[in-house]
Amino acid sequence: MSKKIAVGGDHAGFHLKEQIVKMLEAEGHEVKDFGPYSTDSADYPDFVHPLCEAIESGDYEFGVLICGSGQGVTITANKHQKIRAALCWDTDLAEATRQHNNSNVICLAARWTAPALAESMVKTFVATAFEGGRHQRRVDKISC
Ligand SMILES: O=C(CO)[C@H](O)[C@H](O)[C@H](O)COP(=O)(O)O
Repeated sequence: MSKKIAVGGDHAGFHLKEQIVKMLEAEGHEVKDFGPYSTDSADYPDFVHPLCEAIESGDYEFGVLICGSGQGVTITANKHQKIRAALCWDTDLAEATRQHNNSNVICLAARWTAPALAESMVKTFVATAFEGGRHQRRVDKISC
């Protein structure tokens, strides 16, 4: 099923982001690229905050954030009350964070992740449903 997906990051994630955008579009999803649009040095918060605000407002269901280590984008995204961003390095983790945490943003480390694995993680993330039940109770307790 087609989803509305926001993609962004920083210069270190640029090439992988380009690949992920193409893959998601080929899969039939509606994708917005929040940038950056080149490998020129950039500051990830400048792209992460607008992307997260667009998800919080309901314009996009999921986000994909990519920087060098994935750490900066994850830390920044999780400052937003309605964002549950998960740094993933394995397809099973991408599945589990959807099932258990109802994560709405997947974060990737471009400098430590093979492109094929990144594609597999993102495909799994957007295709996996939240399980609810006991996990909903825990997700409800995250906000402080
Ligand atoms: O935010 C990060 C680290 O937490 C990302 O990995 C950045 O992409 C990285 O810090 C960028 O580093 P650079 O030396 O400026 O390319």
